[in-house]
Amino acid sequence: MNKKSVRDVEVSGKRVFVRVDFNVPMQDGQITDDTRIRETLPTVKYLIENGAKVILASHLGRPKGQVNEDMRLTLPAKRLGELLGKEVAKADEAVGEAVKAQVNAMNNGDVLVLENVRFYPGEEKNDPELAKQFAELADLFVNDAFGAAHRAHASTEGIAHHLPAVSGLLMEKELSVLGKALSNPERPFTAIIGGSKVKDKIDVIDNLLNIADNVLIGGGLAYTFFKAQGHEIGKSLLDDSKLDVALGFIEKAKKLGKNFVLPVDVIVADDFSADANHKAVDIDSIPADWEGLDIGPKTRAKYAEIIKNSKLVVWNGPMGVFEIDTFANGTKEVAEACATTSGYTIIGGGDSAAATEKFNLASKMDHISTGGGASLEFMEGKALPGVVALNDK
Ligand SMILES: Nc1ncnc2c1ncn2[C@@H]1O[C@H](COP(=O)(O)OP(=O)(O)O)[C@@H](O)[C@H]1O
Ligand SMILES: O=C(OP(=O)(O)O)[C@H](O)COP(=O)(O)O
Repeated sequence: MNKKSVRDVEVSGKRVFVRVDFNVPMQDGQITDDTRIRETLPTVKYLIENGAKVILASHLGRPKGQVNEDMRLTLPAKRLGELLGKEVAKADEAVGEAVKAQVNAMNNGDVLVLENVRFYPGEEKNDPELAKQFAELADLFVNDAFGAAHRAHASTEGIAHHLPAVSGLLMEKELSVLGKALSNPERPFTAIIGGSKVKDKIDVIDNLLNIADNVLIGGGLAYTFFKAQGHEIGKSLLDDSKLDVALGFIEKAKKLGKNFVLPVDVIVADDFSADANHKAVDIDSIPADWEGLDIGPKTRAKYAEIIKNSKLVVWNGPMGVFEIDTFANGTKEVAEACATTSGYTIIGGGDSAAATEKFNLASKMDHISTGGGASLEFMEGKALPGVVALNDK
C-alpha cells in the first residue's frame, strides 16, 4: 500500500483520533458478535504500548443524525475494556467542550471512546465544520475503520484534511489480503451476494459480473430479481427502483457467458418471526401475503456444489434471516460449503461474519473481512474515500 501506516509516524505522547468500525450486530441490548472490536486490538494495543492517548470514534447503526439511546457506544466501549483488560473511558458526546476536557485529562496509554459520530447530522454529510471539531481533539488521525472506508464522512474522510492521516493495522491488513486475492484471482471465482442492503449491493453486481465466473444471489436481494422477472414476491424485501437494473444484469451475464444464479426455491413465512408458519416453495409459487426469508433446499444444494468446485469464493451478505433459526439453513449451508471447499474463502460484512461465528465456522475461513460494502467496493476497483484521504508514503 502506498499510504502511510501508524507504524510510519511518531505516536508517543500524541493525542490520536482513531476511527474504528464498532458497528457490531446487537440483539436485545447485547453484542452478538464482537469480531469488529477484536480486530481493532492490534492497532489499539500498538498505540497504548507506544504511549499514545487513544481516542476512538465510531458509528453504530443508522441513527440519522439524532441521539438514539439504543445506538450508544457504551456496550462496545465496555467490551473493548474487557478485551484489553484495561480501563476504557466513554464520553457522552463526540465533540464539544466536555469531550475536550476529557481528552486534556488523558495520560499516555489511556483509552477514551467517543459517542456515536452519527448522532451528529454533519457526520454523514461530511460537514467540514464537524470534521474540524473532531480534528481539534487530536494531533494525528488513524483510520482503522475498513468497514466504513467506502463512506466519505466527517470522521472517515473530512478529518484527514485537518491532521496528519495514516492507516491503522487492520486497515492495512484488509487492503493487503483483499488486494492479493483479487489482483489475479484463482478460477473458478465465485461471488455470493445476499443480505438486506439491497440499494447498496445491487449495483455492485454489475462489476462482479466482469470479474467473477459465478455470481450467486441470495438473501433479501433476490426478490427484486424475481419481481423483475414477473413473479409474485408477496411481502418480501424489494427495491422497486432497481427492477430494470436487475433485468439488465441477467442480460449482461448472458452476453458475457457468466453463470449468474438466482435461487430456484425459497422459504416463505406468514410472519417475520420464529413461530411463523413457513414452507419451501419454488420461486413461481410465493403466496401473495407471505414473505421470503431464506433460500430453499434445492438452492442450498446447488450453491454448495458451485462453492465446493471454486478456487476463490467471496461471500457477502447472509442467504436469509439467519438470526432466526428457522431461516438460518441457507446461510448455514453456504457457510459450511465455504468452510469445506479447498478454494480460498473471503467472508465480508458484519452480519456474514456474525453468521460464521454463530455456526462455529469462522476459523475455517481464509479471511473474514470486517467490511461488507467496503470489501465489495474495493473488489469493484472503486477508490475508497477513507483510504484515498490518507497521507501517501
Ligand atoms: N430474505 C430476507 N429478508 C429480509 N432480511 C433478510 C433476508 N435475508 C437476509 N436478511 C437480513 O440481512 C441482514 C444482513 O444484511 P447486510 O447488512 O446487507 O449484510 P452484511 O452485514 O453481511 O453486509 C441480516 O440481518 C439478515 O437477517
Ligand atoms: O456495517 C457496515 O457495513 P456492512 O453491513 O456492509 O458490513 C459498516 O459499519 C458501514 O455501515 P453503513 O452501511 O451503515 O455505512
